[in-house]
Amino acid sequence: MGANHPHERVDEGTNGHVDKSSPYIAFEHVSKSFGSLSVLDDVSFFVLPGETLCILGRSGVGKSVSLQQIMGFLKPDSGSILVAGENICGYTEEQMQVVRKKVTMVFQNGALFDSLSVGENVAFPLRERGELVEDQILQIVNGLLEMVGVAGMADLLPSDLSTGMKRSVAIARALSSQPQAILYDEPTTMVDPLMGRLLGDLIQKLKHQLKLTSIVVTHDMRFAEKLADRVLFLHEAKAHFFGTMTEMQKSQDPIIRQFLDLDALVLPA
Ligand SMILES: Nc1ncnc2c1ncn2[C@@H]1O[C@H](COP(=O)(O)OP(=O)(O)OP(=O)(O)O)[C@@H](O)[C@H]1O
Repeated sequence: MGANHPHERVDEGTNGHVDKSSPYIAFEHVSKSFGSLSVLDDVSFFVLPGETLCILGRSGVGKSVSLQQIMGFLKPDSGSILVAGENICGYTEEQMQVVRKKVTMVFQNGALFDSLSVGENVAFPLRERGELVEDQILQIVNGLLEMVGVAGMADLLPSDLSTGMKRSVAIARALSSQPQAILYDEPTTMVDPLMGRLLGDLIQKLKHQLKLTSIVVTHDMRFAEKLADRVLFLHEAKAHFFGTMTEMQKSQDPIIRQFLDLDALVLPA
């Protein structure tokens, strides 16, 4: 079952709107190895603007490596990667910093600054921009904390928060840089089912209210069912499946069936 290929690049118009019919992020025949370990072999997929792609697959199949290549932290050995409509292969660190203002990543551990309060963490990208006065910053920070469900926690330190709350704050901080797309690495790992649901609701809300393009790496099928417009299933270094969740659920491919059936055993309906 091969992956579809993206058609054209995303062209940003003069008014900053993106072309909704062309991919916002795309892999075209991407391969990546570490020494003799082939992690991705000729992988292609795409995400349209405003859509959510869930990347599924067993541990170690290259889900995080895919996200890291989108962010430019790792480079593919071959193939090309389109981010925000630009082919980023060959981009310098300086060029990637511009791309990372449009596409940001929320790490599993939140990657918050431990010595800064929650509010200061969220304010950090706003202060870096240097365009806003303190009152405006405070207003935006409080609005974002409310949006992600941790209102009133601005003065706490990250160590005072649960894992799920830290992730919500990391999402608020990502939003404060006004990205067009967010990449989430395993957002429901190590949080309880209720927090997992809240994070899912939040990602959904950001998609609908802010029209954000998202890629969500997850093991959690329930989570993917709720969020995914499209699914990429990685298996043995290949894009084993790329299509809609409904198509995946109907698939009779034995490897996909095994993945779905095992998940159903672990998480009974
Ligand atoms: N910088 C690196 N150097 C060497 N090997 C790496 C590097 N990053 C990842 N790998 C290897 O690439 C493989 C894929 O890793 P990746 O983190 O993408 O897996 P994953 O699908 O996200 O799995 P998990 O759900 O367990 O995080 C693993 O075998 C990992 O050890």
